[in-house]
Amino acid sequence: MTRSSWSDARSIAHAAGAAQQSDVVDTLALSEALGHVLAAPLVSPIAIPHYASSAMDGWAVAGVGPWTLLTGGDAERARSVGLGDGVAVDVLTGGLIPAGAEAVLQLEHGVVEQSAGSARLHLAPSAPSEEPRPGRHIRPAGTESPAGSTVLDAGTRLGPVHLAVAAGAGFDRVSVMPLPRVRLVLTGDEVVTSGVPAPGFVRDSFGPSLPGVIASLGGVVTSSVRVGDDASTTADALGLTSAVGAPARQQRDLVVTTGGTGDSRADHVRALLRDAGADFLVDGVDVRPGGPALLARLPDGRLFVGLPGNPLAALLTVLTLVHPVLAGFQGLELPALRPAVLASPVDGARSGTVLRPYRSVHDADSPTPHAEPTPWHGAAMLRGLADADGVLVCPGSGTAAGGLVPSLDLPW
Ligand SMILES: Nc1nc2c(c(=O)[nH]1)N[C@H]1C(S)=C(S)[C@@H](COP(=O)(O)OP(=O)(O)OC[C@H]3O[C@@H](n4cnc5c(N)ncnc54)[C@H](O)[C@@H]3O)O[C@H]1N2
Ligand code: MOO
Repeated sequence: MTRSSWSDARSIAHAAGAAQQSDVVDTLALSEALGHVLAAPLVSPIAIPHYASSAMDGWAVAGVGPWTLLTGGDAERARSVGLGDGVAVDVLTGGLIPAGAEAVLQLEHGVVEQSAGSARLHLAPSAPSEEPRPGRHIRPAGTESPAGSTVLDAGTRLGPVHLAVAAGAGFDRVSVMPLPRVRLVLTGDEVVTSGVPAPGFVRDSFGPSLPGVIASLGGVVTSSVRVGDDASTTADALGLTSAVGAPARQQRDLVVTTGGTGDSRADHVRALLRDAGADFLVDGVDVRPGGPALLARLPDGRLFVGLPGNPLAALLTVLTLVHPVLAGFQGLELPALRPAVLASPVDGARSGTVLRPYRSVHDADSPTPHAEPTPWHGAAMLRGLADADGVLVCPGSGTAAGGLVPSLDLPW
């Protein structure tokens, strides 16, 4: 096994995913599109807003006051043909500004005087003297974007506000990348799924966490199976044997296993893949935790990631290998690193890279937050990651307090 550096492992995983990027797109209703990645830029056919509207409840006015306030049929006619000088009609927030209107006088600043079947609108005594300035409380059409402008870029992962932007531009459906599909195979004789485990047994960390983690990366877990430490059932679960009806393979399929990446009599993942003729793209990573992780292409073309059994090692390996593969499948960039300043030192380790969950801390002497590495960084410990703001990517030689290191945001 020749380990890849952490950064090579990420790049290899991203390139492998990108090479199998889906060449079909789905067209989905907005109500189904949350979490999908836009396959093409969304170009608005209309200006946004698409008509000049009032920002206040009040009166649209033309010329200087006092104004003749039109009501009923006269007001309707003026709204469609336009306002003459010295005329006003009432308007609601968001309402169409009639042609000829120069400003909106808000309700609080006007007084209506009724006399002999006609109405006059005056400035209220309390109104600021400059009211109504030209253009006051009018939102012109196209102030946010002109017609024909790109309101969402290709590659945007659609969050709730993006869906509102698409709706505002008049879209009912959008073209998105199909969701990457993930098959989970969770290994281990000692893993139990309910209750307090007896000594020698452990509660499963991955069944409750990985579907949500995969969803946060834009993927969907299409199947999840548990197998004991048995080579032939593991091979069946991985679809490496003809005994199991092969599910339809797609470019964007990823198989993820947990545990069994070591060399003990209970670990079968590497040997099964080797015997099946899989192409090992990453065979171990020079990182702690997560050293035994692997990435391979199965003989049927599906990509495969083997996560180590230790829970923290496994979830950090999601960041190292699974996130880059799924980003590549969806045509997205490799997740960016950003610099963080350490609040406390991170010790060196016998590996090129040390991954360490951290929390952001604000201290009175510094304008920028510092990263406090979690004390719960054993490969089986999850409470540090559960409360983390991100993960530090430290050199294996160790880093002193105040040192600058790259960091990854958590996708979940
Ligand atoms: N002789 C060596 N032993 C180990 C080495 C090594 O280099 N030489 N590496 C260690 C490292 S680092 C890791 S990480 C683990 C990798 O182990 P495996 O991927 O083979 O995983 P398992 O042996 O199946 O399990 C390891 C550990 O994780 C627990 N586990 C497994 N599944 C779950 C689950 N679903 N939920 C919670 N915990 C789980 C399992 O009980 C073990 O405690 O190997 C080291 N050993
Ligand atoms: O690298 Mo193991 O993955 O430390 O626990």
